[in-house]
Amino acid sequence: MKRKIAIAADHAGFEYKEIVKNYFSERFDIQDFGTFSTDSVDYPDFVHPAATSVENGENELGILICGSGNGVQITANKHQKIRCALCWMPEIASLARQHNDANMISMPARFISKELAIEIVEKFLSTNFEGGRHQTRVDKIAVC
Ligand SMILES: O=C(CO)[C@H](O)[C@H](O)COP(=O)(O)O
Repeated sequence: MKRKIAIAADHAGFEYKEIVKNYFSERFDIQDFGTFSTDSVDYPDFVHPAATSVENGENELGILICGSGNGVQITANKHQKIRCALCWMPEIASLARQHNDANMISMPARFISKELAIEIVEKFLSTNFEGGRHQTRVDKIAVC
């Protein structure tokens, strides 16, 4: 059974979304929440449904892409059960899983190469949460 992954992007991230989706779709069951072209759109329209699918367990993890990575990350982190980490290098993606138990990552398509985006996602999808002292900290993140 393939692990289920959500992916979403705005127009700035569309091309990277397609590349990431195509690269990983043999190994993972990837649900694409859009956008589906380079036409200008508003990223929350695509991020909220993707984040909801991770929150409710429909997807295990999620990948978000916009120009800077910030807008999609800020949006996703409005969801109580989402921990979305902005990743611009593979080591940050590993740490996002190991230390933060991140269940979503965001990437800045306008500032990283396509090859780097693939490497970042590879680390995100293949690294486990370490628990222990990090679990204590993650437990303290929620405010209500
Ligand atoms: O990075 C982003 C949000 O954080 C967006 O991709 C960016 O703001 C889109 O800009 P524009 O409408 O000028 O293409």
